[in-house]
Amino acid sequence: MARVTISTLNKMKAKAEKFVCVTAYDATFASLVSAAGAETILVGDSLGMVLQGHDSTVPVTIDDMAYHTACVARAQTESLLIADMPFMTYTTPEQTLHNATLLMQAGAQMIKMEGGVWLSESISMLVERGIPVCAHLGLTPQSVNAFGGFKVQGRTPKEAKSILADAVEIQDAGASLLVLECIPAALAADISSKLDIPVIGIGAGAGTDAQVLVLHDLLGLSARTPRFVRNFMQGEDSVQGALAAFVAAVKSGTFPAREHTYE
Ligand SMILES: Nc1nc(=O)c2c([nH]1)NC[C@@H]1CN(c3ccc(C(=O)N[C@@H](CCC(=O)O)C(=O)O)cc3)CN21
Ligand SMILES: CC(C)C(=O)C(=O)O
Ligand SMILES: [Mg+2]
Repeated sequence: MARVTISTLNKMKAKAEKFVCVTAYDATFASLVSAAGAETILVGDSLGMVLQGHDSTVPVTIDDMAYHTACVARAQTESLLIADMPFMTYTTPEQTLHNATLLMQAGAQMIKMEGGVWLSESISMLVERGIPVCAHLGLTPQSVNAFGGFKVQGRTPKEAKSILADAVEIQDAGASLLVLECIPAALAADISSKLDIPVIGIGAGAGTDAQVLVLHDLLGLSARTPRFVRNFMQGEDSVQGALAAFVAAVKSGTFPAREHTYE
């Protein structure tokens, strides 16, 4: 795989070729994920749950994210490296600029933030200064306490309309990518077709331009997993085999299937 850039992903969207994202939090797994052919790697704040044992992503700090981003960056892969901005580290444009800089200096090539319209000013400020942005809409896990649990979003016409409006707004503000999490497949497909920027789905059906899963989930290591997870170790005898199976399933369109999708 040649070095992946935003332009690689835009070209793949134009050709309707699915691309792949997997989370990684250290150098060893980052190398394996990239060698399996994942175009993008996400240092997700899900590390608060799968590495640190918290029951949400809320306790994760910018220092935690910078540490794991630096670990992943040392793998020097050809995948595009995206890092999550953790809870409450991007409440104003100035605070966002400061904290995004820490993750870029740790080795990220793009930062991800949860939110829509309210992020516009911060997104344009980052993008104008050279920091590419991925936005994240739908079930935004940092808002778990506001949602009252990890619940599917966008099921009412009003919610669906608001997620679409947020998506258009963050694209206009200059975001390069969008993650849609746990929304009905039809809504995710509609948003993906209306946007020019590539859309990465998780629990958002097969109609997005790409798929992402948490590493530990696809390796069958998580005790309880949501509906959208498939254990790719099944039928494989190595981590490398499972990662290759995930990449192949996304690219061929066999994952996600109906059973992994919300209506
Ligand atoms: N290991 C792990 N995997 C993830 O996908 C993940 C994390 N951690 N941490 C951050 C968030 C939290 N996520 C979650 C967690 C639980 C559900 C869940 O249980 N969903 C219900 C849907 C309930 C409904 O219908 O509203 C399900 O049964 O699938 C979904 C997303 C996704 N992210
Ligand atoms: C599940 C993905 C999209 C994420 O934000 C994370 O791993 O933190
Ligand atoms: Mg996250």
